[in-house]
This record gives sequence, C-alpha cells and structure tokens, in this order.
Amino acid sequence: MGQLIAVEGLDGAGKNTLVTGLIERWSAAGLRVATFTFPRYGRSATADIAAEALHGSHGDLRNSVYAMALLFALDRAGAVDDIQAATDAHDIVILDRYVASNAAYNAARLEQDAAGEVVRWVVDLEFGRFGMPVPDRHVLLGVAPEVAMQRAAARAEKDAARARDAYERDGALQRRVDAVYRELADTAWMSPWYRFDGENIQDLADDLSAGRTAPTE
Ligand SMILES: Nc1ncnc2c1ncn2[C@@H]1O[C@H](COP(=O)(O)OP(=O)(O)O)[C@@H](O)[C@H]1O
Ligand SMILES: Cc1cn([C@H]2C[C@H](O)[C@@H](COP(=O)(O)OP(=O)(O)O)O2)c(=O)[nH]c1=O
Repeated sequence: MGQLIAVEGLDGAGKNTLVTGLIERWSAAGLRVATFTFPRYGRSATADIAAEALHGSHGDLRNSVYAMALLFALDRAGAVDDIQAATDAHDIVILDRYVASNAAYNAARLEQDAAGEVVRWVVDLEFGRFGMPVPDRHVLLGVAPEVAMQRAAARAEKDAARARDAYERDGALQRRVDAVYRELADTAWMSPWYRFDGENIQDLADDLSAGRTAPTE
C-alpha cells in the first residue's frame, strides 16, 4: 500500500511544477509513482461546470459556496476507486489539490476559519459520505499570495486558455485562503502537513519518500 500525499497551495503557487519535479525525482530513484490532478477537467462534467461557473457561465451558480464545493467534491468522488487502485499498485500517489482545497477556499469565501462550519461539512461530505481516502500527508506550498497572484497573472498573459477565473482575480480571497491553509497546516488537519517554501525540491522529495513530516535541519 503506497503513501497518499496531497499537494496544496494558492492558484499560481507552483503546485503543478512542483508535482512534476517530484515525479521526475522519484521515478529516477526507481519508485512507482502515480498522480491525480483535481479538478479533473475534461474527464468530469462537474469539474468542467465548476470551472465554467468561475469564468462567468451558469447564471448565479458560482454565488453559492456550497454548490461550488459540492461540484468539486463530486468530481473527486468519481475518482475514489481509481485512487484506491493506484495506492495499491504504487509506492507514492501524489494529488495536485485534494479535499483541503475545498476546505480552504470555501472557508475563505465565507470568512470562516479552519475550525468553522464549512470545513466540518467538507470533512463529513468527502471523507465521510463519499469515502475519500485520507492522505497520509499534506504538503503546503507556502508561496506569498502576492507572488502566487503575480505568477497566475503572468500565466494568463501568455496563454489565453489560462485566463484568470473569479477566484484568481480576487486578491482578498487569495489572502484569506492563504491564512486558512496555514491554519490547516498548523493544526495538522486530517494528517501531518509538511510546509515547503519552494526552495529545494530534492530535499522535499527525499523527506517525503522517507516518510518525514518536516524539513530535516
Ligand atoms: N519556483 C518557481 N519559480 C518561478 N516561477 C515558477 C515556479 N514554479 C512555478 N512557476 C511558474 O508559475 C506559474 C504557475 O505555476 P503552476 O505550477 O502552474 O502553479 P499552480 O499549479 O499552483 O497553479 C507557471 O507559469 C510556472 O511556470
Ligand atoms: C479542487 C478544488 C479547487 N477549488 C478551487 C481552487 C481554484 O481557485 C479553482 C480552480 O482550480 P485550479 O486547480 O486552480 O484549476 P485551474 O487550472 O483552472 O487554475 O477551484 C476549490 O474551491 N475546491 C476544490 O476542491
């Protein structure tokens, strides 16, 4: 049974780049690695509808925090068997965003903290009702909100397909998401959180594959 590791962070923090770098290093070291990226655009109608809503379609759908959270949760629920099978067949399964994204973004939207009502609802819905596996560890890619927003804006300039959505354009929301993520990490929400500052990917790869939950001194 492999380790299940969820990578979390703001839009533009560099999660995709980090996950690619980790997979390269672990594969080169001979580890069997699988990955899932959420939302599963193009594979899940609920994920596509959520993204479309964040880009202005589907009427007032995006105004409902719980409706948006439910769409992202249903996308993940559709992958539960695949995640289980992947952890059985690999040493490490790495998730680019997972349930904690729903906790952080929706608590931030409602101006709640990590102990608030919507985070409890996400736990009951996703880990309880939908039976999503709890990650063994989380990694918080802790890039300053200003840096992450700058990267998301630069990415949108270069690639029309990556135009910023309603969450990415909302600086106040991104700062609140950052605060909730830090609280989730500080309180070891659901499992230990490894805080990564983006500096040395090789050290992170080594720490994670060895099961360490914090950077070595
Ligand atoms: N460590 C880094 N330093 C500078 N730029 C980075 C770094 N990591 C990622 N980027 C750039 O920032 C942008 C967002 O990165 P990406 O991995 O797509 O973030 P996310 O998946 O968190 O939205 C991309 O254009 C990427 O090339
Ligand atoms: C996976 C997930 C994402 N989100 C939010 C975070 C992002 O702002 C937004 C889109 O996800 P994101 O991974 O940033 O996709 P994109 O490639 O379109 O930038 O959805 C949630 O609110 N809950 C979730 O469960």
